[in-house]
Amino acid sequence: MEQRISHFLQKYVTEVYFPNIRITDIVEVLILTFLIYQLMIWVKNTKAWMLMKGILVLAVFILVAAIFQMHTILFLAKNAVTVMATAAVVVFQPELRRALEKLGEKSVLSSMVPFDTTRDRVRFSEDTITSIVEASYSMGSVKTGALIVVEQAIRLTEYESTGIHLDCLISKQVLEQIFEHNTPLHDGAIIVRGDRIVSATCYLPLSDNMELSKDLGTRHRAAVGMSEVSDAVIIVVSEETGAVSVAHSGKLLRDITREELRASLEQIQNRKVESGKWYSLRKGRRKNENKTVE
Ligand SMILES: Nc1ncnc2c1ncn2[C@@H]1O[C@H](COP(=O)(O)OP(=O)(O)OP(=O)(O)O)[C@@H](O)[C@H]1O
Repeated sequence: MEQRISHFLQKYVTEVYFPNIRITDIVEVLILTFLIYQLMIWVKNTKAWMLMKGILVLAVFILVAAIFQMHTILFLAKNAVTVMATAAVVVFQPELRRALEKLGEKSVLSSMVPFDTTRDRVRFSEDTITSIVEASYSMGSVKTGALIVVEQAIRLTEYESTGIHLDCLISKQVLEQIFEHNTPLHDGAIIVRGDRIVSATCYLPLSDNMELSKDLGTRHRAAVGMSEVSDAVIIVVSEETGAVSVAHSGKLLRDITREELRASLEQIQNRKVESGKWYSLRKGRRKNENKTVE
């Protein structure tokens, strides 16, 4: 029996090609899997999906041209490739920029850069948290809409300049006053840096995430859009329902409780514990509640 097995192994198994796999190959496969997965999510969530469909149609067209030997079409297609690649970079400039900003945002990278002083500039006081939480729920109770952007490491100067410059210490009363209906500063968003409001009536970029609930209007889309292009935390108070939601990293936690809002602000108060905890808050909500997330 043993002889037969060893004969079998010698005859067949030795002829099978086993590549020499090193640990770096496994790491490489894992990295590529992760990158391709992220790319697929990105394609699905942006207008790149439409472009992909367009490219597929073009590819089929070119294939047909190749089968039937249509030389002029093939010549044009060959020469248009470079132009189309350049056009894609121009069309997707905002998305590519967001993707690169996200990469630079990762805590791993920033911890490797010793001169990255932005990490020390992200704290705000307990009073600021209390003021934001109290004002949000107080405005929610009387259905006053609000949009509050809490800046973190990424400077929001370009969005700040779309609004009216302010330099005002945060308090519940100030926030309520700013978002009061029919007052000059109530429209748009305010930007909070540290313990101060630096700008009001700011215009934020709208998200083009197709997975966002259709019952969300532009205020919520602006909150998600801002969280896609920066590491800021954005608080939205709905004028329609009074519900308080919070956007971060392209995700929207809808209709959160006072405690959850406080917890998410406390997480960014000290950025070192940021990402893991934020994730666990989202996971906890998914498990325990039926409220819509995203
Ligand atoms: N791009 C933007 N940047 C900043 N603020 C915006 C932007 N778009 C809309 N807003 C604010 O949202 C208000 C309109 O909200 P809209 O009713 O469309 O949104 P919503 O998500 O349904 O919110 P709500 O539940 O409060 O009605 C505007 O008056 C403006 O204050």
